[in-house]
Amino acid sequence: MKSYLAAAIQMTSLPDLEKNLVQAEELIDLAVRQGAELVSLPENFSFLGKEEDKIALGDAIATKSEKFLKTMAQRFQITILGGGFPVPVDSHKVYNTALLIDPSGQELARYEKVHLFDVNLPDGNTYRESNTVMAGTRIPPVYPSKHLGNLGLSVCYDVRFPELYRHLAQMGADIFFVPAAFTAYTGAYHWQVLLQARAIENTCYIIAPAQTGQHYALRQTHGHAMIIDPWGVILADAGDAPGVAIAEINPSRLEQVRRQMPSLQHRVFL
Ligand SMILES: O=C(O)CNC(=O)[C@H](CS)NC(=O)CCC(=O)C(=O)O
Repeated sequence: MKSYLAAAIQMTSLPDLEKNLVQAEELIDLAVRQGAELVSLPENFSFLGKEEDKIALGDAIATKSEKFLKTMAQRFQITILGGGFPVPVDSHKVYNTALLIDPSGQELARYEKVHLFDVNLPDGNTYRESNTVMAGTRIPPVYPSKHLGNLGLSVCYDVRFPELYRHLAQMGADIFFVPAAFTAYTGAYHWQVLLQARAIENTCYIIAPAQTGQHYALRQTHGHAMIIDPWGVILADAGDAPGVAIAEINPSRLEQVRRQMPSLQHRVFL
């Protein structure tokens, strides 16, 4: 593993596949011009709209999202994570899928979100992700990259389930991806705290690309795409406008923190 720059992209995705891919490409270009070698896009990067539209357009979104990620990876010679897009299972349901692609356009890892956001929030908004999404049944993967470190995948609401990250840490993860479309309401209270907790308790880097702003109807997200180091320090925060959070991933910092705080070695239960 070497030192390199990683980017967590922040978008305001809309119910418009083509527009979103144009926005994503501009931000990838911006990240690459600043030197990023590992670039991540948020959950719903290619489409954020009504459930029925997501299902109706499912095949097109899945095909174009995957092709887009491979094209971007090859054009910019980067490793890229597409933080979550629908891949149809049948005519009613999709997997909320995160996909990691290398600079040659090869698929490195794929993860289908296992924890679905079925929650009635105190602000009156109701989310029923399971209406249209089938829960994944496979444990998230860790991709061992010689240059970039061991990359663990997860998506959004997963961040509330520490056992998933403990599992990734046990599999040797150095870096956790947490691509998200956190609600504006829960984000204000929980987003940063949960990310810092996952970083600190596992002494891992966090790369968390995010959705921000107003998407459609009442759907509003929190923003603050960020990169956090294994001590819990926030290295970069994209604020609340579309943009990029960029920071260095440094193997000697990782070693230093794991030496100073060897809590992973002191585990008793898991
Ligand atoms: O809604 C869509 O169109 C696409 N899906 C999402 O954005 C997903 C599932 S609803 N969002 C979350 O998991 C938010 C979790 C969250 O905000 C929390 O844990 O507090």
